[in-house]
Amino acid sequence: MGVEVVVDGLTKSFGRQVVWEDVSLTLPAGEISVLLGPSGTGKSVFLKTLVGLLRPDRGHIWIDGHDLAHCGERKLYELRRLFGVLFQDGALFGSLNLYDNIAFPLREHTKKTEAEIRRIVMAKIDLVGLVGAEGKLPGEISGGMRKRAGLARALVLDPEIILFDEPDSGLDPVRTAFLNQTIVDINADIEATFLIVTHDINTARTVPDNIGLLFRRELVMFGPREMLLSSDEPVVRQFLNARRHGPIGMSEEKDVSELEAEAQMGHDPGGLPPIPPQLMPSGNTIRRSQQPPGRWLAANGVIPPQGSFVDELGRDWLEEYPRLIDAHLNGAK
Ligand SMILES: Nc1ncnc2c1ncn2[C@@H]1O[C@H](COP(=O)(O)OP(=O)(O)OP(=O)(O)O)[C@@H](O)[C@H]1O
Repeated sequence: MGVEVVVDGLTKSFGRQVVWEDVSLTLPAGEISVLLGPSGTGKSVFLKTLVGLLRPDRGHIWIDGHDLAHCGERKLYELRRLFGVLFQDGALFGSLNLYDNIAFPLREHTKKTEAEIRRIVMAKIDLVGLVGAEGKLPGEISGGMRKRAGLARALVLDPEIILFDEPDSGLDPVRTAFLNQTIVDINADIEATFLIVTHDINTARTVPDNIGLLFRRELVMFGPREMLLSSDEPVVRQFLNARRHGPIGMSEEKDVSELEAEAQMGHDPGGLPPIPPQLMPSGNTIRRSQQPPGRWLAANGVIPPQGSFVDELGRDWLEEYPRLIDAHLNGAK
């Protein structure tokens, strides 16, 4: 069931430009984590460093007892095999149809027969909902379908860790909702460790088990979804609620005079909106790594805003979730 990734004191710079420093976090095995941050804060650089495409200046990336940040080329190659990466544009080869794109890593990295490859590729095509489109070229399909094809390709080597670089970029809200559901369903199915970089606040609020936020060259916070959605920390609160008021400005960072002016005007940052229920896998199932709604809040004595955990159908997941667990336990007897 997925592997844990422990990032410890990671720092990355390009020449004299420090992208981020002293980043420490743990991606728990099998859980879904989201990484947020204003443009240019180094989220893509973080993903590339995790997968070993970039080497950090300092710090460690512990996976299965090995430090990916400092191991030799051979070990790095082995550790990379644990990863699947969904790049922003799907990174498909334009001249290959979807089937051959998805089969590519299997043909490159394994000695499987074409019959075995066919079985795996078609299973992944089915998983991402692209059955019937396998003969199409990337240029003939929509952006959403390209992302799905990229996701199928990221899955073919059965990765333990999947990194998603803005899976929702360029997608309309409906396609984003469908893709988010696919991501949650795949996590429930393969139980790998997921890290998603996104700018989509709805995705960040509803999909993950954990959220992290990069700002001003550091990781401001990383922890359970409920912790960040109920946080008073100004940057976290501003970003997760998509507000103008707060430390982040037009040019990413407000200067001191702007912040002082805001403070003098006594702007109220506004109350917290209700915490939405977490997106559930399809078919009334529960992900193995999922926590019941309200658990972090209750354990930390935080009372959620009124209307929290109620979905668009009016179901209150504080009541619905235990019912679902009961149904599963009874079903399992
Ligand atoms: N190979 C590189 N060489 C030099 N500088 C780089 C390199 N890759 C990224 N950078 C710089 O690192 C910083 C962070 O870039 P990155 O693309 O990771 O940001 P981001 O948070 O993913 O942004 P966005 O949300 O807009 O995608 C930027 O200033 C970028 O110019």
